Amino acid sequence: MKNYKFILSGGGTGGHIYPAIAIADALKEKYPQAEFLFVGSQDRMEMEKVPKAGYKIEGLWIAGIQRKLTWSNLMFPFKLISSLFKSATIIRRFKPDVVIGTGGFASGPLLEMATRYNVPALIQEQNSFAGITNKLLAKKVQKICVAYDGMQQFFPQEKIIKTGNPVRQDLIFIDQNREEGLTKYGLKPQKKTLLILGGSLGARAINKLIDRELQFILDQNVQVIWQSGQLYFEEYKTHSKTEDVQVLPYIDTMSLAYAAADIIISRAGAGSVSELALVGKPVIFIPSPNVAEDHQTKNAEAIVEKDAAILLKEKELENRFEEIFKELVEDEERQAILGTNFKKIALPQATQQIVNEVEKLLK
Ligand SMILES: CC(=O)N[C@H]1[C@@H](OP(=O)(O)OP(=O)(O)OC[C@H]2O[C@@H](n3ccc(=O)[nH]c3=O)[C@H](O)[C@@H]2O)O[C@H](CO)[C@@H](O)[C@@H]1O
Repeated sequence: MKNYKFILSGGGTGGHIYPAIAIADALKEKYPQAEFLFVGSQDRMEMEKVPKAGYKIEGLWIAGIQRKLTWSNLMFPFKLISSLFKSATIIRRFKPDVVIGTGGFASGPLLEMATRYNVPALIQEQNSFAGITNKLLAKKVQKICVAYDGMQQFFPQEKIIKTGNPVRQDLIFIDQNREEGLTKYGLKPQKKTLLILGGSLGARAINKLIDRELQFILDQNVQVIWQSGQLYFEEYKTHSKTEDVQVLPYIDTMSLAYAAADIIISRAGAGSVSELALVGKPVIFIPSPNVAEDHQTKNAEAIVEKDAAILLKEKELENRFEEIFKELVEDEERQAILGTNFKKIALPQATQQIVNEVEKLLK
């Protein structure tokens, strides 16, 4: 068998990085001799997370455009040209059989150049609202794997395949890891555990809420794993001195954190939602209102419609958090219903289906 070569490109936030890692892991399992190269943005978190997952990565100079006039915006045309040149060099040197883009700015120049060199390309869109990079690439790639219905409003119908979002393999079977999770985070087996997640970058509004409500939460006899995000860690880390509270900047072993949790409060980024479905535990979603087309609220609403999670909007936090949280903690039957309903929505075959589509592109 030929030793296939794959380039995976995407990043900026965890939401674009982990799907690429999940796809690479599944390809590697099937083609152990294959070579993999990741291409990301040189200053973003993929430069650290991808090598941690065991893959090589190269960084482009590309970054997003901000809505105001900044030095970085003025540099954008230069960054774009530099990234297109570097992408071309990477493709000529590495000679990939297929390139896979998972969204985020770096995947733009890389897939653009790959398609100019006639390398077959597939993109994966995590959200119900397509990102700019994927919209621009849609005409040029062969296949577009999506997680939601109705994506023909952004992409050519004939290229769309609904697969769901790829999720890292170790998050699929977490039930046997509960004890290990509790030990890892220094928690007590006899107490219920609340896991608080702010998405890959952390969420200011969720951090402020927990800071304000921490005593109320602890009074419900629960212990807390609080992922603050790297950016906010300094501000909140002193809460770890409180008994039953673990503040962490970032969680590298999500499978253990999910396994330890009884109740979860989370942002509603597409990847988080797909993972939480597999986890099947009661979740209170606090979507970010600051993302394109308010897509996190739509992600959460799709789950809430199936009676599979609770939605709490940022503007309701002040008045409704205590009531909603207390009611859920006290009602184990409701917790079980939410968890069971959520698990029914999971698409555990997503990664495998995407691999099947990649295989169709191998010459
Ligand atoms: C603010 C913002 O732009 N958010 C977007 C970003 O979210 P974000 O980057 O938060 O991405 P997701 O919610 O999709 O996924 C987060 C990923 O990071 C992992 N994780 C998170 C925290 C941690 O401590 N450790 C860890 O490993 C999670 O397990 C998950 O795999 O991309 C998503 C997917 O395109 C979008 O839907 C979100 O709207």
